[in-house]
Amino acid sequence: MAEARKILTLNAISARGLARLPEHYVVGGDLADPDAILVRSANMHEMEIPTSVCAIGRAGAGTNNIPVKKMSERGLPVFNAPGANANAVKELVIAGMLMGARNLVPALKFVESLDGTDEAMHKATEAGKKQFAGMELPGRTLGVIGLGAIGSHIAEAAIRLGMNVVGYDPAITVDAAWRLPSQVKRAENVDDVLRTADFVTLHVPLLDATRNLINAQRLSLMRSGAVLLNFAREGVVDNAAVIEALDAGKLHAYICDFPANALKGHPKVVALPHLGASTEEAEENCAVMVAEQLTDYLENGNILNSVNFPSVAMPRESAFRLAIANANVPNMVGQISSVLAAAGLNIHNMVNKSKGDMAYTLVDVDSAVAGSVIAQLNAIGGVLGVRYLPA
Ligand SMILES: NC(=O)C1=CN([C@@H]2O[C@H](COP(=O)(O)OP(=O)(O)OC[C@H]3O[C@@H](n4cnc5c(N)ncnc54)[C@H](O)[C@@H]3O)[C@@H](O)[C@H]2O)C=CC1
Ligand SMILES: O=C(O)CCC(=O)C(=O)O
Repeated sequence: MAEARKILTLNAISARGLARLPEHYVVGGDLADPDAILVRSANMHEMEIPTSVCAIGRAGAGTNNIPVKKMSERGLPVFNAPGANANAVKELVIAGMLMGARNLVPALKFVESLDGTDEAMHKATEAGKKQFAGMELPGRTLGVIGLGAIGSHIAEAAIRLGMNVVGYDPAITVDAAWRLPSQVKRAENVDDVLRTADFVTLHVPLLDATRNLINAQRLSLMRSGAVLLNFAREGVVDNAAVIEALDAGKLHAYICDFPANALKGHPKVVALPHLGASTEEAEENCAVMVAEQLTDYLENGNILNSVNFPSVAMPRESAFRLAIANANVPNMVGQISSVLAAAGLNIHNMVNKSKGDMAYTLVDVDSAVAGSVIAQLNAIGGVLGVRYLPA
């Protein structure tokens, strides 16, 4: 039987996803020397990641909770589940737009505050409801910043709701572009979106380039009475600047998925408890996707949907496989081949791909690989990790 790999879970991972791991794998929240880690939102930046770990699977989209750069230096892929929770987020954003447009949360708070007889309540209801009169979505403009898996789905849904949509994404993928209805207008930059939209929704990853993307200067460009929605990450928006814009009447409402003291109790803020991906379907989709990717990596060295490594897959045609993570520098394949040739190993099949600074090589050889050969491969400058995966 294949090796009993140990998978450390840092968050609750959907049981249906865990069921996609081979039966003999050991899975738990408290395991020594794990082979891999499965995580959702747990912050791994301060965590001592054991040297036994050779991969991390994020059952979700964003990987800003994982020290990806450090993992790359260790030759360790970080997987995620692109698109697997996009529908869940899309639905919550539509709900958020309706909450903002119809003032639902302040209206509910008003109702909660009513007391007295039914007759008194009815009277107060009819007298008070005018303060919560809202607007309808058809004909309004939605600005979508980040047209990836989530943003492109939202753009499509908004068009179906009769809205005009303007979107900005400097690096839209072909898949996302195919999903976009032809009616979606392309903006040249973030500022153009902000100037033209009644609702602005953010769907970018948290990166150095997107931190405080929405700040005081950008808020000043927005239409008066616009609604800002942030279901991306807290750091993409400057909360203090948002509060100022709400107090000045510039923004009508801020609907987000990230509670913070600065926002607490503000009558024009709706902060949900990071609920975007919290549906049975999304949790399951993410866990299934990432568990399958992790298993294929652990067993066969194949890589699909890694944020720091290229996608590399090779069918098994020999029982002896080497998976080598290396820096994307010249002559790696030449040096690897030389070590194998000197050891009398015949290369049956080989693939090498790169992504940014990282490269990855899968080599199937026709006979067993000795530990001394693996040590020689590991000693090549630029090689970050070597795994031997006999079938
Ligand atoms: N609230 C929640 O529970 C959830 C939040 N998220 C957050 O949403 C983010 C987006 O998720 P997906 O759409 O699945 O990711 P994705 O990777 O499919 O799309 C992100 C898009 O943002 C674009 N982008 C990057 N920098 C940009 C910039 N400066 N301006 C405009 N566009 C930019 C990229 O080109 C890409 O097309 C995640 O990184 C995560 O932080 C994701 C899922 C659930
Ligand atoms: O797992 C979660 O609930 C968080 C989802 C999320 O933020 C993401 O996928 O980026």
